[in-house]
Parts: sequence; structure tokens; C-alpha cells
Amino acid sequence: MTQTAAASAPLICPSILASDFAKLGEEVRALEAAGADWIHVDVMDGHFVPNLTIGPDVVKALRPHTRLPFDVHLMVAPVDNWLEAYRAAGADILSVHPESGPHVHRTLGQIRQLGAKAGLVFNPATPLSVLEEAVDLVDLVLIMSVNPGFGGQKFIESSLKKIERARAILDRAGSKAHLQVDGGVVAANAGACLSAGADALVAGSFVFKGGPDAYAANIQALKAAAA
Ligand SMILES: O=C(CO)[C@@H](O)[C@H](O)COP(=O)(O)O
Ligand SMILES: [Fe+2]
Repeated sequence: MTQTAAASAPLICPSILASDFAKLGEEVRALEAAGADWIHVDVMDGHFVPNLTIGPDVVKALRPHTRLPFDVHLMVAPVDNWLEAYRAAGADILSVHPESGPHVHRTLGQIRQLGAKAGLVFNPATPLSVLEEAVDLVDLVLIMSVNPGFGGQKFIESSLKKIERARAILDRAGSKAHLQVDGGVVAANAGACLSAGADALVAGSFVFKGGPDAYAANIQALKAAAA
């Protein structure tokens, strides 16, 4: 098992999909105050995944509420025509699925040309062979530990082996890309994700449970998993 990236404190990336949508600005401010590292924004188009969520205008409206990076997970197909709008709205990281367009190599290049960090996302049944071909083009690899579309799902255990395999590919290539896990992440499996080689954890339901007064403790519980 490789430990390269997991040795330091993990990046905690709360997914605002689990927040109170009537108070999004407040929620983002509360997450920053509670010690979040990135704000994970799940963009769903009702086509690539069976849910519909956050457009670029919402990202733009949230931008003044925090200095934390916006980590935008695009579950949209075709995705290319949306990159510029989300970048202009204030996205710092734009992550795309290989299935969301015919030319993922070009898409990743476009994201970097826009001045954003480029992320590549792997669904549970998507093989990592694409990463072998695109490793030099990515700043972030996201392993989905649920099938995308909804928060609150159960962590798929076989994701741990996939995190290990992704870590091996990144290390072999000498890549400094972040390795992020998304879906069903809770304190009880966070340590295993980090031991497998992840350095960034997305968590929605776990961070938001208990309301704003509990955010700091919930984030701390995930960070403590690194120990
Ligand atoms: O991308 C997705 C789901 O498609 C995720 O970011 C979830 O929104 C994470 O929520 P939890 O599984 O932690 O509740
Ligand atoms: Fe996500």
C-alpha cells in the first residue's frame, strides 16, 4: 500500500449538495469557519445523471461568500460548452467524467487553458486505463465511491482497491495530482481511503449532519482519520 499523499492532513471538501439550499451563502461561510479546505459543488444536468442541481449563476452568487477554492464536479454531458461559464463564475477546479464528451484529452487541456485545475472523475465501473493516457493532463483524480447522481448513498467498498490502483498510476508517473474520493465518505471509512492513497475527501451527508454547530466537529473527525 502506498502512502505518499496521505501522510499530511487530508483536504476536506464538503459537498454543498447536502446543505440547506435556501441558505447557500451562509452555508458556505459556515463551512469555511468550520475548517473546510475546498467547497465541492456537484453540478448535475438531469441527463448524464438523474438529478438537476447547480448552474453557473449560483456559483457566481456564492463566490463572494468564501475565499476557499470551488471544486466543481461536473456531471454534465456534453460538458465542453459549460467549462468557460463555470470558470468565469469562479470555479478553481473543474472535474469531468471521461464519458461526458468524445475528446477528454482536449477537454482537460481546455480546462487548464482557462486557468483552472483539471480533474478527471472515475465512476465505479469506469476503468482507470484512461488515467494512464491522460496522467500528465490532470491536477486531480476523483474516484467515485458511489454511482453519481445523489448524496447519501452507501460507500462501495471495492473503491478502496481502485484508490490504490490510481495512487500507483500517479506515483509511477511522478504526478503530484490530488487523489480525491467522493460518495458515502464518513469517519469510519475515511482512514481506509487515506491509507489507500487518497489525500482529499468529499463528504456531504457526514459534514452536514447535526446542523451548522456540528460542522467543525464533523470536519475534524474526517481530518483525524489521517492519524
Ligand atoms: O458527486 C456526488 C454524488 O454524485 C457527491 O459529491 C455526493 O454529493 C456526496 O455526498 P455524500 O455521499 O457524502 O452524502
Ligand atoms: Fe461530487
